[in-house]
Amino acid sequence: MRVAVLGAGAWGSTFASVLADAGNDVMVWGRDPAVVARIADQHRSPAVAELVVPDTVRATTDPALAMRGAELVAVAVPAQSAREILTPLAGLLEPGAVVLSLMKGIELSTGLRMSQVIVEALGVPASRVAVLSGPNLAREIAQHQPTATVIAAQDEELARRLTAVCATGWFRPYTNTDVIGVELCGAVKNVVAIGIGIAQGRGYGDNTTATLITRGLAEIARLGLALGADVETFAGLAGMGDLFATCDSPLSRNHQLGRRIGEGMDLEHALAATPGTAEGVKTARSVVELAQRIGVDMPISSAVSAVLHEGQPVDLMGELLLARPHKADGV
Ligand SMILES: NC(=O)C1=CN([C@@H]2O[C@H](COP(=O)(O)OP(=O)(O)OC[C@H]3O[C@@H](n4cnc5c(N)ncnc54)[C@H](O)[C@@H]3O)[C@@H](O)[C@H]2O)C=CC1
Ligand SMILES: O=C(CO)COP(=O)(O)O
Repeated sequence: MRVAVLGAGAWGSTFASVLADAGNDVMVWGRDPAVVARIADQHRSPAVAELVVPDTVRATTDPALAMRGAELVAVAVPAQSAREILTPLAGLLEPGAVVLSLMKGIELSTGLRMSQVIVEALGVPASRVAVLSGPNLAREIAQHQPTATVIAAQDEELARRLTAVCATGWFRPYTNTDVIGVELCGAVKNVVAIGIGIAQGRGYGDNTTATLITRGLAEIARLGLALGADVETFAGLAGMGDLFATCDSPLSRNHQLGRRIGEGMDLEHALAATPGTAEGVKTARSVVELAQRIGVDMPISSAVSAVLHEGQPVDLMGELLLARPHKADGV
């Protein structure tokens, strides 16, 4: 299949390589000519040192060239820039092309998931938009470590077709029709990963980490169920799987950033010290706004947002979480 990958960062370059290894004709679009040249000419990615980009992958700074003839367009740009990047590209989408979101975030100001932003920005019907999310740290996939993921689409047949497009000997996609649940899991786990980073940077150990992972999953499920997601999604690869992979991993940019905050760095310096996009910083705000709007309690996300954006001290995070009224275990 002819595929365009929009975004030449860590995930765009790595997923483009998976697609090429799976036998597709892949062209990456990136805005930075030096990054594009490194991918196209030297077959390496500045964002992922371990990645060897297959020779067949082409790269360009011209979005029209990347999208010409593309039956599939995979989008891997920062979530908060997606609308601005995609809107001018709407006219370049081939009739009938499918769009696959690789992004994990919720848009500030609208509270929309990335597949919804894609529908609005590219003018493509929701039935032709799919999402991919799961425990997918780019550096491990670049090393061909065995990894599974989830491809979700309203139409199960479309999800099934896309699994065939990106399956390799080390990358195994599963299908799901719960687009809402899969996207919310990917977006909110970044906020939980920051919370765990903060806790670990503050010096807390495994009990705190396990508490935040488990209660983090509970609040993701609470939000998801209120928005129409399927409860089973949260125990799957996109839910529990991605929380496990990311929240406690030194490879996660969100975890790294949280740890720096927990160690006493301010947000500006933590952002500067963390390479690439830590989506959870902005998602913390958008998810809290969304949850407040629909009346869902999200104490971990709220505490992370208060520490990041309202100047609350790191120690207040523990206090905010533990001072809540006692309640039953579960969602
Ligand atoms: N890195 C990873 O392991 C994974 C990342 N993701 C998600 O994929 C998305 C992209 O993440 P990464 O590739 O890791 O981020 P990154 O920061 O490595 O790359 C983002 C790319 O977008 C480009 N970009 C930023 N603003 C732009 C603009 N206005 N116009 C054109 N290009 C622009 C940057 O130059 C960069 O090449 C995020 O939503 C992330 O959560 C999902 C799974 C795994
Ligand atoms: O989403 C990811 C792995 O599934 C990547 O996590 P970070 O964006 O925190 O690096």
